[in-house]
Amino acid sequence: MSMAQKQHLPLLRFLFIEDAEDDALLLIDYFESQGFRFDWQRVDTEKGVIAALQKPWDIIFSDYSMPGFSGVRALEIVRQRDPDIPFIFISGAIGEDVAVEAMKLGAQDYVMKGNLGRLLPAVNRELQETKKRREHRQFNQLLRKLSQAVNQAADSIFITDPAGRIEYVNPAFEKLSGYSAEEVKGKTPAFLYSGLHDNNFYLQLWQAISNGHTYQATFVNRHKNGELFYEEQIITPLKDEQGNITHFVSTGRDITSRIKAEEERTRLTAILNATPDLVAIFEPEGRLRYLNESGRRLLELGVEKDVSRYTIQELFATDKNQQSFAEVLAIAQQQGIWSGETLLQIPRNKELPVSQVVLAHKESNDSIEYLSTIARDITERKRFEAELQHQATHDRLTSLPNRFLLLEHFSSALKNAQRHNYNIAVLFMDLDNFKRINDSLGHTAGDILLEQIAQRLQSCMRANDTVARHGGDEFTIVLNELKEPENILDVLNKLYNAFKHPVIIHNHDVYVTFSIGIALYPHDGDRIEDLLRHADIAMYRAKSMGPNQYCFYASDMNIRGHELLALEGDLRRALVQNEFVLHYQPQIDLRNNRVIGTEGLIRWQHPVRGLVSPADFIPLLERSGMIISVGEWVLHQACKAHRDWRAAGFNDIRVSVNVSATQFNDIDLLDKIRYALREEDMPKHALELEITENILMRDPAGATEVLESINGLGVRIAVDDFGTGYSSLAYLKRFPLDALKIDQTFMTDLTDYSGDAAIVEASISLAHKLDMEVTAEGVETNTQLEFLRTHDCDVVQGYYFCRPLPMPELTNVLHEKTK
Ligand SMILES: Nc1nc2c(ncn2[C@@H]2O[C@@H]3COP(=O)(O)O[C@H]4[C@@H](O)[C@H](n5cnc6c(=O)[nH]c(N)nc65)O[C@@H]4COP(=O)(O)O[C@H]3[C@H]2O)c(=O)[nH]1
Repeated sequence: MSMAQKQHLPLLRFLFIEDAEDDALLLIDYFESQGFRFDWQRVDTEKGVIAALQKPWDIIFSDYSMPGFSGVRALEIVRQRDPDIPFIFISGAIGEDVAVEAMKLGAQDYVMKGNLGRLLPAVNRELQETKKRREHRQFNQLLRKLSQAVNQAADSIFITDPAGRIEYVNPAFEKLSGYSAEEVKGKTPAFLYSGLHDNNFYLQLWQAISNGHTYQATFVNRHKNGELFYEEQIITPLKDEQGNITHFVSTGRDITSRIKAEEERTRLTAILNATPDLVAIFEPEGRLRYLNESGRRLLELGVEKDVSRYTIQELFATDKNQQSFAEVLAIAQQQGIWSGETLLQIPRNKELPVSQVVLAHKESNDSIEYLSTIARDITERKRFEAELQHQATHDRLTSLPNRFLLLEHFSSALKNAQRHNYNIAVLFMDLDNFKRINDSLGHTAGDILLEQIAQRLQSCMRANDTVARHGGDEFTIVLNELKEPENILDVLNKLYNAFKHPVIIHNHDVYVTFSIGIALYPHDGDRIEDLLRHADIAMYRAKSMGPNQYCFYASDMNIRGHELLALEGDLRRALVQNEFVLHYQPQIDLRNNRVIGTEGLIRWQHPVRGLVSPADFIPLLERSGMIISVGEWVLHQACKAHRDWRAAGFNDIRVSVNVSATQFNDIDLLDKIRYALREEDMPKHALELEITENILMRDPAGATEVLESINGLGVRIAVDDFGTGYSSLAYLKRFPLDALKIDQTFMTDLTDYSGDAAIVEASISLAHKLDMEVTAEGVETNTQLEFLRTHDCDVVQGYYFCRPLPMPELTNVLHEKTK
């Protein structure tokens, strides 16, 4: 072999395990002479071998026996690390048996030191064989790993020959299908068919795989026990080097539980959607996560997709009288469950009564994972309950409250009356002519009549009064919150007015009259039983007086009641029939003893009773609202009188009129004053309006506004009855007032040392400081006059000078006093 040729040979690595260095060199010479290129190392101890094996070797030559070490031990060490590296013993004569034993232990060859001619072919052979051995071993290892993997795989695997006959199935297949390897070997997988795939499905499969393509599908197969299972299967054809199909491998993943879970979910969703109840799931903090179809329908959400913008707190509320929904949630979160009745809040301000269960689903660490709720629409039930409740508490024919509800209303009215010192009136009413109507027109007509009466009665009452049917033709009315017992008269008036017109039944005009008995709380008792009994007694008394009469249980009320009612009726006619007259009382200026003004005071010239005092009818006018038109009449009358006086030469005189609370609150008051001033050509500054202190104090802010407008007109304002109310002069400062009229009650005891005197004195001085003129009312004696004069009172008015007089007589007085 030339040098150049040698250069191309691979560089080999030889390890010599040899105690005799000469022997080793001999071998090296030999290999070099044979043209090998190689690195080498010699070792002769166990340690040396172990260290040398850190490096890779192409071939190892070992002596068989060495002092202190043995070739067999060396072989053992080598094989532990590398089973394929060629190991050749080179030794002296060791005998056949030892040689065989050495081969058994894994040596590749045995060559006698004296016969090296055998060494070369052995080395060449081993260098070639080693590679193959290594590849073979690695292949076997791989195969072992693969078959292990297939055996242990979770996926079910089977392998068939090209005709589809099973050659191998793994344990996962056995488990999934229920068939053992022995049972299925040699068979086609047709035993797995579930019958749920049509022929076309298998045809497509065969076409794909027999053309060498991989086929993937979800198979529904049948277990040996008959049950179905689902597999996501991939079937792959295996080909040899020539491209011929040698096998098919099927790998399948069991997805039965996933499919079942999906089916379960679909089934559950279908059930949830089929239920008429709202079913919803919320995040722990309340955001909506799931809502079933019925929930969407009840909440009128239409096709709105994103429901997560709603929260349980927005969708549900509780009745005002119950615990709040926040409390409901807190209970559910604490105890895991809450159930009761709530209101479903439908967007757009509607609500629906529902019976609801709220569940809080907790995680193992006790925190809330989610909230769920089921709510059932109970509108119908509620309506039914309300209907039942109504039937139990109302009269079937007229729908008025029955006795039971009346008692209930009375007991709450009683509590209210006790708290606010109100009166309650119980009216027992019996139709005077019902029997006759029933007999002549029939029962149906009687029923219609009762219904109509019920409606009319209710239309007369305030919302918090109760009209009940007591049975037959008897009605009971409970009037609440009566400040004065006399206020019943207003109601009686309304009742009489309501039945002034006939009820028309079957084209007949039926005039309805009642006999009414009235009992009062607290005057006649404080138990409804007593009041009803007393009202009943009073009703019989009323009946004995003839039809259409009322009677109080308390006799004193009867006298006053009748009188007032009669007066009120007369009052309505008084204005039309010109029965009112205005008298005038002069007011004297103490600085010059001249008449500075007159106060207009109304009188009623009753055709029968004679002159009626305003104290008796002004409250009635107030209550009926008639004071507005009467007040207007007074204003015009006073201005007219002033025109006459001016014409008679009394130019510097003023005229004042009283303005009542109702007038003061009349929004048209200002217009009416303007109109009177214009119509009667009245100088503004000569008109004075007297307003009582109490009116001002009732609503000071509102009063200031009205007074400022009057003041703006240039009309004077005087505070009347000063001292009877609760105001202080300092307080009155805020109103634009021109004059103060000290009430006549302070005049009676007006000596220098009385308390009244001190009040009057202080009032005069303070009023002057506030730039107000002071008038003393009700001056009857000279002593009073002198006191007032001494204390600088500006103006006086009273019987001492003159009583209120009709216009002509007053004019005479003016003439006299100004002479
Ligand atoms: N004891 C005594 N009384 C005297 C004396 N001098 C005058 N009087 C009476 O004292 C009342 C003074 O009127 P008032 O305080 O405004 O009190 C008036 C006023 O509040 C109201 N009133 C009278 N006329 C009208 C009116 O036209 N409209 C309004 N809204 N109320 C009026 O009726 C109340 C009573 O009026 P009258 O009965 O006319 O009673 C008048 C008058 O006759 C006296 O020296 N001694």
